[in-house]
Amino acid sequence: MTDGDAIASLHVRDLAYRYPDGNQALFGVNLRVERGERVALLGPNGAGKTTLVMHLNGILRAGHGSVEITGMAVADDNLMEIRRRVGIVFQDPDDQLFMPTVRQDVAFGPANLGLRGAVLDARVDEALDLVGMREYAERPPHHLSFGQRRRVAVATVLAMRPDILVLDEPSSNLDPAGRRELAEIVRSLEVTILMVTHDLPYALELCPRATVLSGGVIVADAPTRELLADTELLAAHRLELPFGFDPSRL
Ligand SMILES: Nc1ncnc2c1ncn2[C@@H]1O[C@H](COP(=O)(O)OP(=O)(O)OP(=O)(O)O)[C@@H](O)[C@H]1O
Repeated sequence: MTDGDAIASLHVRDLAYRYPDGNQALFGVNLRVERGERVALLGPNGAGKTTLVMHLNGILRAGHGSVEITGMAVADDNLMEIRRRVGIVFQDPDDQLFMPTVRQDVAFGPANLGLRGAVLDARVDEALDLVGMREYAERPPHHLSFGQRRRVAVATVLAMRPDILVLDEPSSNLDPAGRRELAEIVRSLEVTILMVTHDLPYALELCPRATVLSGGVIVADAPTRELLADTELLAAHRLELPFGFDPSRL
């Protein structure tokens, strides 16, 4: 097999989508992400980022075009496997944590896949180790800090051993230490990552490649450093580096 034939983690082709109320959110999105890549998905409010993400695990179904996850097209008869392959960490960890203990929350997905006993325990420990939360396994999630809950939410998804991890605004509401800790975790993971964010420095820090979705189409796809140095592009799509950000860091 040559490189060109390698199976992409994510392959979106010509994806268009119109909400039932007639509002068209995506107008032919093309995006290919290779295994192990970390890609930032940037774009202004209302650009279609959430709509695109909701197609990756079949919450929304392509009006036109297709989505493939490691070679498998998202379709009605494989949604369980697609949802194992695509782990989405939503912005609010409380959307994902609902069991009495951290361990039970992280075990929930793999138990649904049929894992039991020592195999399940090992899977949970592995996921908690990846996010540095093993010592909190028996604690109720609602007793943890926001940053710790976000790490547990990441663990619930990693416990499924996904092919692609989608992080929706991972740095939101984190203090500087929490931000740095999560960045270290993300960098240590070997999984393919698609990171939806308005936090351009965080994208720069974690994702070598960035794409800009605007008005329902991908308008840029380049090394993050180059993309963020394009002031015209940023201005045209309402993307702003923080005040005082030192451009020589680009
Ligand atoms: N359920 C819905 N019904 C109709 N239109 C919707 C619905 N959800 C989103 N939209 C519209 O689709 C477009 C894309 O929205 P989407 O939420 O995907 O953008 P986004 O890039 O995630 O924005 P943000 O950065 O604000 O989260 C917007 O015009 C939005 O108003």
